[in-house]
Amino acid sequence: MSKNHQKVVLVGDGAVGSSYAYAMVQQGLAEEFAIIDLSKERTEGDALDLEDATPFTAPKLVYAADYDTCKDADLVVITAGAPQKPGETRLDLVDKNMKIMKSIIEPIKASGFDGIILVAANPVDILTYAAQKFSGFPKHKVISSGTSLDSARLRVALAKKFNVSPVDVMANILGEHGDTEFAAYSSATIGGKPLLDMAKEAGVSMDELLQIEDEVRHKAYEIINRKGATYYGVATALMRISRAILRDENAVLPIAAPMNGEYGLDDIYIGTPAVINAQGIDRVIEVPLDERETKAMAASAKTLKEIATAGMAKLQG
Ligand SMILES: NC(=O)C1=CN([C@@H]2O[C@H](COP(=O)(O)OP(=O)(O)OC[C@H]3O[C@@H](n4cnc5c(N)ncnc54)[C@H](O)[C@@H]3O)[C@@H](O)[C@H]2O)C=CC1
Ligand SMILES: CC(=O)C(=O)O
Repeated sequence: MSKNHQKVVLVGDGAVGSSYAYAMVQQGLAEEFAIIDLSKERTEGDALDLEDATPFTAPKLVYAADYDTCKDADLVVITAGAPQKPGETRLDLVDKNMKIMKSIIEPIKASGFDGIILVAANPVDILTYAAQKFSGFPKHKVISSGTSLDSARLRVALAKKFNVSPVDVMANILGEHGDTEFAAYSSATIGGKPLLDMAKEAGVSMDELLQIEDEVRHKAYEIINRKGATYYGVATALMRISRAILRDENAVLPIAAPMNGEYGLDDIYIGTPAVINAQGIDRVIEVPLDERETKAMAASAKTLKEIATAGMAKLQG
């Protein structure tokens, strides 16, 4: 994909989608950016607004479009779907958003699209699994934002605790992007030093680290209770993943990837670090897990599998 002209299509121009579009314009990524939504008026308005930012950033063609525009796109990013209302979990959205995903994948496929799909709509691990099944596209070309946002939240929280920059915290949330996710503390480092050693020296107990994990797990609810939705964090995570794809970076990012025996799992998308480049997921990095983390990964996978199987069966039946 190292060509001079790159094209991204956004499907879903709501709070997350429009924030992502803005982040892509700010970063000067992709020369062409097309926007699709049920509301054509909104996409037209957003395209007109976003093009006014391009003289300050980088030249870019931004426009409202229909699905046939996907045919020569490098990347399609799907943020269309219902968001959680206060009190709802991500898994509560599965039936409604799986139907929406099916209705989106069909015209994308019909356009002849041959690029990478990046899914953010929730429940994101399950919708990515469904998008791959509905499309039949190679698994490595259907990517999920997975635990990218959650891992960013963990890095922010640990940075505050240990008084360092979040940029220098290497720590991942793995598993579901949702209530069964967990922090992989046993492999986390700050400046190359194991986080658990650093915690010991600083007098930070495992209970305190588990409290941080819990706050990260619930941060979306805290934001939704205050402002109705979360969008800046995920939009920036999506921009980062898009950059890894468009610039063929081989970047190691926490996303949700299709399992092929890693962590003892198969036929499921779940949060793990992976190498991302122009081909999509180049390979999964299977992180060594301690006993607590191994159990948490198995429990998370079980939940995702049950809900995905029930959701797919309902849609087919
Ligand atoms: N993966 C992550 O880390 C995160 C995921 N999300 C998820 O992203 C999704 C979008 O959230 P928001 O932007 O806040 O919602 P929103 O309601 O602001 O926007 C959703 C957009 O999707 C569009 N849409 C719905 N059905 C469509 C269809 N069939 N075709 C085209 N467009 C369609 C709507 O018209 C609307 O513009 C939700 O599922 C939410 O839970 C939100 C935050 C973080
Ligand atoms: C809404 C959501 O999935 C999040 O902010 O994590």
